[in-house]
Amino acid sequence: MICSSLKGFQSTYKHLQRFSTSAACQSEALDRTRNIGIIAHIDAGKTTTTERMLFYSGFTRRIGDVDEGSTVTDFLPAERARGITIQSAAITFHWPPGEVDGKPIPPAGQQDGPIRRSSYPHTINLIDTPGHADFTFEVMRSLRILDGAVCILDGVAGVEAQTEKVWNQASTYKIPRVIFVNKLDRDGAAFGRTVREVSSRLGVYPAVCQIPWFAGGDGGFIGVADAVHLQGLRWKEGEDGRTVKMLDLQQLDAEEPALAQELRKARIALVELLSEHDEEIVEKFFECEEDHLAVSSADLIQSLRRCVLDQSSRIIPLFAGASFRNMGVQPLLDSIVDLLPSPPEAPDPEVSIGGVKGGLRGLLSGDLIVQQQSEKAAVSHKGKQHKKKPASSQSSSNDAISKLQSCALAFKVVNDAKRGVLVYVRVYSGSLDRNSLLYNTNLSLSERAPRLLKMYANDAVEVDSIPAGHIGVVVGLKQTRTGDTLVSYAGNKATPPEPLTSLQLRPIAVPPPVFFTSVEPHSLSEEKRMHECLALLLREDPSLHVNVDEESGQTLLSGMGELHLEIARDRLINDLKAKATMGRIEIGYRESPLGVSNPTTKIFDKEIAGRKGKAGCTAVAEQLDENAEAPQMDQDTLLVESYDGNQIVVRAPGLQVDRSSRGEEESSPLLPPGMDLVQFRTALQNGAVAALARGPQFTFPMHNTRITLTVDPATDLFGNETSTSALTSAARQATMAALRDVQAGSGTTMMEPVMNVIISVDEASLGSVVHDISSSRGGHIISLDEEIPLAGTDASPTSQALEEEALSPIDTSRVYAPPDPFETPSVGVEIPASVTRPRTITAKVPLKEMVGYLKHLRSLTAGRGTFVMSVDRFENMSSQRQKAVLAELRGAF
Ligand SMILES: Nc1nc2c(ncn2[C@@H]2O[C@H](COP(=O)(O)OP(=O)(O)OP(=O)(O)O)[C@@H](O)[C@H]2O)c(=O)[nH]1
Repeated sequence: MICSSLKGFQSTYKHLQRFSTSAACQSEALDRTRNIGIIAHIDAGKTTTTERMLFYSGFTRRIGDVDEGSTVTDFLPAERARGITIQSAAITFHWPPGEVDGKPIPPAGQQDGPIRRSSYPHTINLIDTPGHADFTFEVMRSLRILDGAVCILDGVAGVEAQTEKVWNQASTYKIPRVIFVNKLDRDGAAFGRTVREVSSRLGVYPAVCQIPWFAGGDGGFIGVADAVHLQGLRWKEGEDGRTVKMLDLQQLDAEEPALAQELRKARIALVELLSEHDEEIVEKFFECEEDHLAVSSADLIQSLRRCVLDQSSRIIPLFAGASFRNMGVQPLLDSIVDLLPSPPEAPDPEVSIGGVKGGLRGLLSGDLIVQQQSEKAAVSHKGKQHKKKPASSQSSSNDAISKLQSCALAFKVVNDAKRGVLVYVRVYSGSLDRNSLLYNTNLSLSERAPRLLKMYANDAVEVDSIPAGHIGVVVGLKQTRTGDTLVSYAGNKATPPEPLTSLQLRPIAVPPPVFFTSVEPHSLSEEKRMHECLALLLREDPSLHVNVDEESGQTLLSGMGELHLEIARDRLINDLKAKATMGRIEIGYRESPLGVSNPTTKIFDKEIAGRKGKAGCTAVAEQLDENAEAPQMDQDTLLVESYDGNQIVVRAPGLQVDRSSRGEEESSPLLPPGMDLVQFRTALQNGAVAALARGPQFTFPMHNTRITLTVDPATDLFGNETSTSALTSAARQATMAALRDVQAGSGTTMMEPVMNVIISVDEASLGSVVHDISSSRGGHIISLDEEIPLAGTDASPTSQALEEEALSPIDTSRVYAPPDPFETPSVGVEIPASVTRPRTITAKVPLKEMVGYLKHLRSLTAGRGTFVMSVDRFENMSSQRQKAVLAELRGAF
């Protein structure tokens, strides 16, 4: 017998392409769409499982093999070489195979009836998320566009540190999930233990829908027993897995009685678990005269679905398999369609607009009230926004929101050798149409969308529009970066009406870079091309930063981890073919003032590009007190901006700003001709930012520094001669002088990145690991066995969701898990749980001491320990430590 989902298996890749003509694409019903991602610890089998999904859906003709480097999803050469997934590729396929439009759709409202969702084709948009700790930010960026996720666990390793981290990240967006326990064919696979770990470490109730089928109870892994359908599924070893033998409970009783018995237990546990959280299944249970085995599979699937969509139940369906052996993947695909939400069923995506946060649906329905920004809230962002007018009426805000035609999130920018720069978007409302004007609310600029595509890994189909809930690609955007929000709006104004200009979909904080390296072009003529390539890299990944050191002329590239920069190097040199060399990867220290400078004034007076430029500026540099309140915006203060851990304040007393006009049009009669207030502010701010990139004593970028720039219109502005570049130069010189002044006076200190580290070890190694962290590495142990959510720098929008997750602990003794055949010795001696009990150490450790830590941890823990870390903060270094680090750095050259 063939698995029901595979009956229609005939589709070929070509066939799907033909299906995806633009008209067909647009009519794909939203309720038959799943935007999902796969999350996992590195090497748990994401790529292998994805490849099997593509094969069974008819998308590929042969099974790609990760180890051979021929997979569809990991398509960048750098990924192939490393065998890990570093770029999120969005792939669209159909499950079960077939034309989504070709089959009759069950009438509305009947989807929950007897017809199983997985019995008719659905469109699955699969986003492959990266698994390495260095790519936390990238993980968050991909996660936030998902409506559901599959979490893959390695059945041997169980729940790993990275799994917990990604799991928590998914929790911040309340993403409904199912779990797939993979690699059950491997020696040492322990399904039962993994199930228990799911409850103890992830804090959820595992709804065990399948249990593994080991031949004869303790032989090889040959299939799964399904507690929902009460049947055994057996795959033939060595085949491609398309043929599945299905055995009902009676057949299973005859063939594998012990498994059949365990399956009954699993079914009882499943019904019991669901009954604790879902009233409707209780009713069905009573209708079946309290016979757990008599509850229909359709009722169970509906109950599971309700629980998955209602996150408060904390129920996570759990499946079993070995994707490398082609086992268990089709039922997993069925579960994606059956249990994970369609876009309208997914949690309302968070937006921020006009200083208010809430859900997008609430915003569109008028439930989320957006006030126009008040004077006090006028602390600017990236120097683009500024002091706003006194609150305007609520109705103008509503009018503006009613003009919103569509909004979309650019979740990935990829440079494609054939097609140019591709911007992957997830559309959240309305429909993104070809040729529409898109306003980028992060960059405050508009771009047209000349071409739209639907992507099939390395292949694409042109479409006229991408409707809400769907994922597609915009080709031809010149500026948009990964993570930017794009909106289209009614009317033909150059910018959308406020507050739409500030609409951000699922905003995330960019963590500070903690490693850097120099990038040198091979020759002067290569420099331009190198900078173009770097600009592209930054569009792809805004967590990379590029900085040109004005004094040495060196280009510095900084990022979040060593691997992060190594991948950037690969992209730059091997993929983008920039003729450049990268230096050593080093820790990004910072410099910070220990006091306050005298006011230092500089008048810049020089020809710039053949034009006389003259401007003046006074700067004060001081230590920024994190706890002190930001300066108030007043008549003379034009800007208070936080930037990379520093704060820039721009003041211009006596500028006579005319605040009668609206927003961006603020002006002053005293400004140089042709210059508006935005240009004035931005020019000064740019000067300070450039100077802050290099500290006066140690040459590391400044941190915890407040620069106050003051321009006196009477003495610092010189009419036509004061260009924006002259203002920038004056601000830069004044800031540099102020930094030198503070160094000469109170002095400056070096700061180093300190990491929030979470280490997982077993009881036996706990002592040595704790000792090593606290004595040899200068770390502080924060807690044992208490998961402290990683700080805001973990790219999490807020730790609130994690706090919410920290609900009552799960009573693991009540969690059903089948016994593991290879777990306990046959002599019946139970290994005390305490010896193998996983322990979690949370500590703060200087990043320098964590370089190469994995190897050391492995040696301390017989290879079992794992850890994850994220930047906590920059901390002042003692002079002794400063000396030691400087000596080491100098020695390196
Ligand atoms: N024995 C066995 N090996 C597997 C299974 N699934 C994956 N593997 C192997 O595990 C290794 C990692 O698999 P991948 O699919 O690359 O894992 P991944 O999670 O995509 O890894 P990254 O892309 O690096 O995050 C490869 O060598 C696979 O062949 C399985 O079911 N059984």
